[in-house]
Amino acid sequence: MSEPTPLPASATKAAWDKLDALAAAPGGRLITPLFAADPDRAKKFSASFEDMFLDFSKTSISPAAMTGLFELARAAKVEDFIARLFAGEPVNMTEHRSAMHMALRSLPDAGFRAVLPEGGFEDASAVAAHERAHMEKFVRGVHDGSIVAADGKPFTDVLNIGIGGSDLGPRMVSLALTFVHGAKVNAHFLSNVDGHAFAQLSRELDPARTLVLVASKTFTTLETMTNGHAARDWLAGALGEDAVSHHFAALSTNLKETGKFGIPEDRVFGFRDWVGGRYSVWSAIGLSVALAAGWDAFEDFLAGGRAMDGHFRSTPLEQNLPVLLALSGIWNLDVLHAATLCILAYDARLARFPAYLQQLEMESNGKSTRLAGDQVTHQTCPVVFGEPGTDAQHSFMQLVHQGPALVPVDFILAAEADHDRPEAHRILAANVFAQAEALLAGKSLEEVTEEMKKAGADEETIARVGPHRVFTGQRPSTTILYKKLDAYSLGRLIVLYEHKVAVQGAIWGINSYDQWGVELGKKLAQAIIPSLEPHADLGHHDGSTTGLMKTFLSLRGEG
Ligand SMILES: O=P(O)(O)OC[C@H]1O[C@](O)(CO)[C@@H](O)[C@@H]1O
Repeated sequence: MSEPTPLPASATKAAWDKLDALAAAPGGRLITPLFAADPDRAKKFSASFEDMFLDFSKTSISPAAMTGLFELARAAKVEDFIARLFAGEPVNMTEHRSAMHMALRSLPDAGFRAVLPEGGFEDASAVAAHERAHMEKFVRGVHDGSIVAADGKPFTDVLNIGIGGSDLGPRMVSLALTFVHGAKVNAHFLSNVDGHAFAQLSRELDPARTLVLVASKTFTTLETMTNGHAARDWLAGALGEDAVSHHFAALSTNLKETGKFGIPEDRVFGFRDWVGGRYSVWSAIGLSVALAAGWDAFEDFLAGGRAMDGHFRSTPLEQNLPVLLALSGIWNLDVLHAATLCILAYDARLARFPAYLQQLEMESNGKSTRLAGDQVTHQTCPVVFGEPGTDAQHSFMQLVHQGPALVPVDFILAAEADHDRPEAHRILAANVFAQAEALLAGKSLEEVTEEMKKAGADEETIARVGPHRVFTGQRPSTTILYKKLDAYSLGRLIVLYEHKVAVQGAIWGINSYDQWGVELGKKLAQAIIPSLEPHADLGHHDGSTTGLMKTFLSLRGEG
């Protein structure tokens, strides 16, 4: 199959130049004058899909800049990219793979197709539906007591062992959905190779009641294999070797390795290489979610993702939520040079959402080489960080309000809570609106002076302290609101960001679906491991690394 020639950087140059000129013009970075100039700005710079509402009016994107951003998207051929993505073209060009995670949440007869390694296509929707049926049978079996532990009694706990995409998605979604839908079994997650993590879990869990899922697309990841074997020893040590086949299942694309680990084939839940790790929560990797929150919740989660896929695929750029989120991000990052993105979900159930987005955004778009082989002309991904609101307000929001760096924020809030204290939810919501308003409007020295005078401060105090109390404002934020958090709306929210990342990658001309940047460190770690045995040959490294290894060994009394 012929792959289209990647666009040269020159294709978007005029559009970028226009945006730069708009931002450099007097007032081009200010937000409040845009509201003063147009009472309908909030309406014009917002969009919705079902009950999900995206407000990006609190950015310095003027009407001319918005036009310029759509010109940029069209110059980068975003619409063609969307069509190629959904057609299963090998948009992951460095690995010659489709990025067909949409098939995982499609209806069985949707007909999404994906490139096969040996050439041609397979019906990805049908493949996904087949594996889903396997998962459903297992999940329902665990819940109805037909699939039980080695002692014939039900499982009460599931331990997912995986890292990166094989951990972050299931962990984040399970936390959110077990709150909303209740926990059918208790989900636990082990990702870090740090032995303390396993030590703690093995203290908390009863092996006799625990189902262990070894989740790894490749089934070769060092951390997961190390932890998988530790869990196997722990369980076999407590219950005997025969218990292993009852208590283990694998979530993987690598049948050969799962077999070697001793997991019977009917306990292997598969997916294909057209599912990237960070896009895999919709696949067998989501088994812990389905076990914890229930099969029906998992189906609703897929339905939410599917709905956002449909919106993204068929809505003009001007009303397309992922596109609008992508373009406002591009304005902040590439035109205003705001190098970070702060994710503030005002929802304790979404505590792991920033960590999830860190992988989604930074592993997808933290790249410097364009598909055309040249180097990017712009920054390609913000540094993503975040915490739940209101906790964040009492830690890093000081910097966001008054630091010299511009830190764009995404606020996320459900209108309805899932608890019976409406007053607490109103307080939470008030904080979202107040934070965004404070970032926008700020407080001038005149206002501070007036306020301090009213409070009885003398001239000297006002002169000394006043400037410290000034907020410049003009700090951008976007706000995402929806009726309530449930499996469906969480599915939609995740896919909003998935496709935002896709659009940004297309504009930057990079491949959002590979992750070569994680390989070098993995290889070096493998090479260093034998050198950290007592009195081993340290090998050849730079002076600092050799010195650190020596000190490590000597502190352990082994060097
Ligand atoms: O599922 P696997 O193959 O164990 O990989 C885990 C994670 O490791 C990475 O390859 C990066 O280290 C991620 O892309 C992936 O999500």
